[in-house]
Amino acid sequence: MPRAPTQAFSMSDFSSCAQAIAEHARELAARGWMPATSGNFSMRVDDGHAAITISGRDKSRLGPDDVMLVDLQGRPVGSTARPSAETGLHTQLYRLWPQVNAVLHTHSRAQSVASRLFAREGVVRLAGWELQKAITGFHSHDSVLEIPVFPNTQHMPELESRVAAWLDDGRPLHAYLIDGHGLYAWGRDMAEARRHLEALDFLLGCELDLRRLST
Ligand SMILES: CSCCC(=O)C(=O)COP(=O)(O)O
Ligand SMILES: [Zn+2]
Repeated sequence: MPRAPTQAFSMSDFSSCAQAIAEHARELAARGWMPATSGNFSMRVDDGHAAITISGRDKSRLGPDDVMLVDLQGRPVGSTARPSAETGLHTQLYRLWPQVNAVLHTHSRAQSVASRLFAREGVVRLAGWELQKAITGFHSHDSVLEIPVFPNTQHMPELESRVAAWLDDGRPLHAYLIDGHGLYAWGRDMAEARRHLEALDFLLGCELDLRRLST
């Protein structure tokens, strides 16, 4: 039996989130950032719910029917489908920050390679790039933007603990990489989340190019 909503939600809000998720997923999959069903997208529907991609769906053909509702503990609401295996990482961000309304996770080549290259240091330090200004709160190339790289695991609570520990250390968190896996970025709305994701993918690609050119 699908879990019935314990709290009312607007079907039309869910539908517009599902539509937006599907459109953005197809666009980014067309760039090769979500190969072989990888990646997952979500949007906050209201204070208690998020719309998130169903696990294992082909993101290059994603439609609104490939998106389902969960509560902010990641439990399915009104559906027997299985939400993304990484749902816990999305709902953690919604619980942490009320201003976060969209979370995007992709597996581009630059993200995957950079995650491996910087895993030992545990962080990518971006400095001197004009495009850092695409990240909300950054107003100059003359700043340092730290993107942590967390070890990969199939156990989402472990990753959630890594995120919590980073924040407990008082370090700002704008996005994160998972080693050998991909990138998580988010924003106040889909446009901001996508700008963050695109900027970071570009900057990670530049860092990789610099290393290739300096060997
Ligand atoms: C075949 S991709 C491996 C799982 C993954 O990392 C991912 O992003 C997709 O998982 P989901 O359950 O959201 O389809
Ligand atoms: Zn993934």
